[in-house]
Amino acid sequence: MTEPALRAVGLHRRFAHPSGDVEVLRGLELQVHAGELTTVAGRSGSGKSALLALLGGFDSPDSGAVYLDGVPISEAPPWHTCAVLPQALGLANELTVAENVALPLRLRPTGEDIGARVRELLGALGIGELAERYPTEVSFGQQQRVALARAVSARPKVLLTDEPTAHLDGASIGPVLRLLRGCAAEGAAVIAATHDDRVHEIADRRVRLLDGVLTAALD
Ligand SMILES: Nc1ncnc2c1ncn2[C@@H]1O[C@H](COP(=O)(O)OP(=O)(O)OP(=O)(O)O)[C@@H](O)[C@H]1O
Repeated sequence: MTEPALRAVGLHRRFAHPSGDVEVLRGLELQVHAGELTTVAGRSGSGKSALLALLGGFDSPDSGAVYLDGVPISEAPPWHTCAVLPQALGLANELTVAENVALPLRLRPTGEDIGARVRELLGALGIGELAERYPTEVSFGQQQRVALARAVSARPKVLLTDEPTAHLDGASIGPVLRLLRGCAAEGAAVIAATHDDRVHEIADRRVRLLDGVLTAALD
């Protein structure tokens, strides 16, 4: 068996709070292989976002470790190979839609034409006509697609998405699902934390976060 693109071993994460500590992850294990799309279900507050923050290296576990291609991310932060679509989106409001999507490619060029890649992604997501607007000039559902285009533009090896369809209507979801599947088809390890059955339906593997560990999702 090949080394998983992403491996989490024994992850523990507790948040201290005056109103009472929250033990969110309790020895969580996860393996995701290149080319695989895994969805993470779980009730609100179960720890899906906390898990993605650890997998992306934006937070550190109290114990346990995350490995990217076998290398602990604590030793080699995965900024060049791992991309995140956070729930809060985090678009740069001073940049246009196109400039936001181009940003990862300017920071880590892939050798391909940046303008062409940006047009390809915005077109695939049905928001090509918004390229020159600023994030504050488009709807939240459109912002979500811009943030997804930005996450995938530099072809990350690992793509972590938090509720990638949360603000989309029925017509907008199809292109997003196709893009997530397309990233996996290109060899990325893709993880989507979601409440949306339409995302679970296109997954290679579905897991559920329950009581701080992952279990096989009940289909
Ligand atoms: N910085 C923090 N300090 C204290 N508690 C926190 C912190 N961050 C998250 N939590 C708590 O940890 C738990 C998990 O939160 P998390 O955002 O990961 O849940 P989630 O599964 O992503 O929820 P949702 O589906 O609503 O997005 C929640 O009980 C939350 O209140």
